[in-house]
Amino acid sequence: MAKDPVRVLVTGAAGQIGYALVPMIARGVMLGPDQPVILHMLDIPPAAESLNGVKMELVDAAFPLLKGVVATTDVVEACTGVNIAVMVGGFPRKEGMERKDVMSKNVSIYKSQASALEKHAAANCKVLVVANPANTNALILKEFAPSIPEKNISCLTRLDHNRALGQISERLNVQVSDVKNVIIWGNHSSTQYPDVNHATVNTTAGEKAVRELVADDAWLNGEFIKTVQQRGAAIIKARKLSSALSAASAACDHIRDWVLGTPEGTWVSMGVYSDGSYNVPAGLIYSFPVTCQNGEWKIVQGLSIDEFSRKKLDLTADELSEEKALAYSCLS
Ligand SMILES: NC(=O)C1=CN([C@@H]2O[C@H](COP(=O)(O)OP(=O)(O)OC[C@H]3O[C@@H](n4cnc5c(N)ncnc54)[C@H](O)[C@@H]3O)[C@@H](O)[C@H]2O)C=CC1
Ligand SMILES: O=C([O-])CC(=O)C(=O)O
Repeated sequence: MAKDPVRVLVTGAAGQIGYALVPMIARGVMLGPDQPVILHMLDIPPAAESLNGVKMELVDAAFPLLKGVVATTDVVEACTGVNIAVMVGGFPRKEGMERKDVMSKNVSIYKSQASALEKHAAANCKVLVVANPANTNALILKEFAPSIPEKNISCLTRLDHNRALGQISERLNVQVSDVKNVIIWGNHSSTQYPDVNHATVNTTAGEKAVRELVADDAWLNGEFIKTVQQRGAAIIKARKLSSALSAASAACDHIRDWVLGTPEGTWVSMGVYSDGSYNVPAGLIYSFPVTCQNGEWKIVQGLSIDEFSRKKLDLTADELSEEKALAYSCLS
């Protein structure tokens, strides 16, 4: 029997990530090849005409799984009945800007959209915040939508996770699909900690530790970390626009694994509400290694954290605490 369609909201849908993301969703990349979808696309009035153009293209693409398109500048209409909300709308970072610069522009957007989602989304709606500062926007959304369970609110660090997989695969000249269990800890910013201490590669001789195969701790503790931390800025420098196709693809990976589950023995990175695991302060949206089953994520417990890692986990937590304070000061 055909499944009922799932309603997926994409905010900022007329923007460049939106343009890459909506066709992926309509093709089944996010929720699977047998899951019909209805797309809800929100943008602001200056982008209304462009948004309508995206809607026209979705019609023209004749996606078999796409059962409807709502394109609107009305936040209530956009949020009504949605099962999944991918929050991409906001003011993006331009060349030379730090994420903090875009903070005040974005937290007020997330405060008001929190209320709309809380009132109008379907019960149990899952929320993914992509727009920067992603962790802090997600935290603001959580705080101003108190009736949405905190386990339903997340932010995107899967792009960073995938970037780390990509760097290891290039360095070792192995298939990216054979590399797993890297971790992104903390903030989706240049203080994030890409950690390979538990990562492995599937080889013809079985599973091997990444650290053993790379056999170059100086590279792993230095250039590798920096490359992943700075990758967003490097893309902006090269394209004069921030990452879009990789961000859209990562958003699909994030939701797919959350809804359909992570493969046995594999974890992924998600920005989620900290419960104090790994001595990360509770009450921040922090990226952890998680496994997902039956539509719920769980932080992977019991991983060893050495002294080098501990400092990096704390540094990015400190930045998130500062961002939280700054966000509140922007709102007051
Ligand atoms: N977490 C992650 O891994 C990544 C996050 N990003 C962030 O994603 C966001 C979107 O990036 P792009 O698509 O490149 O930007 P963009 O500027 O091309 O698109 C943003 C869209 O949001 C719309 N928008 C602005 N305010 C809105 C509001 N209140 N409600 C609904 N829509 C609104 C704009 O009109 C625009 O169409 C940026 O904040 C960017 O920094 C980008 C790459 C990776
Ligand atoms: O750096 C940016 O502003 C865009 C972004 O989040 C990324 O590419 O990771």
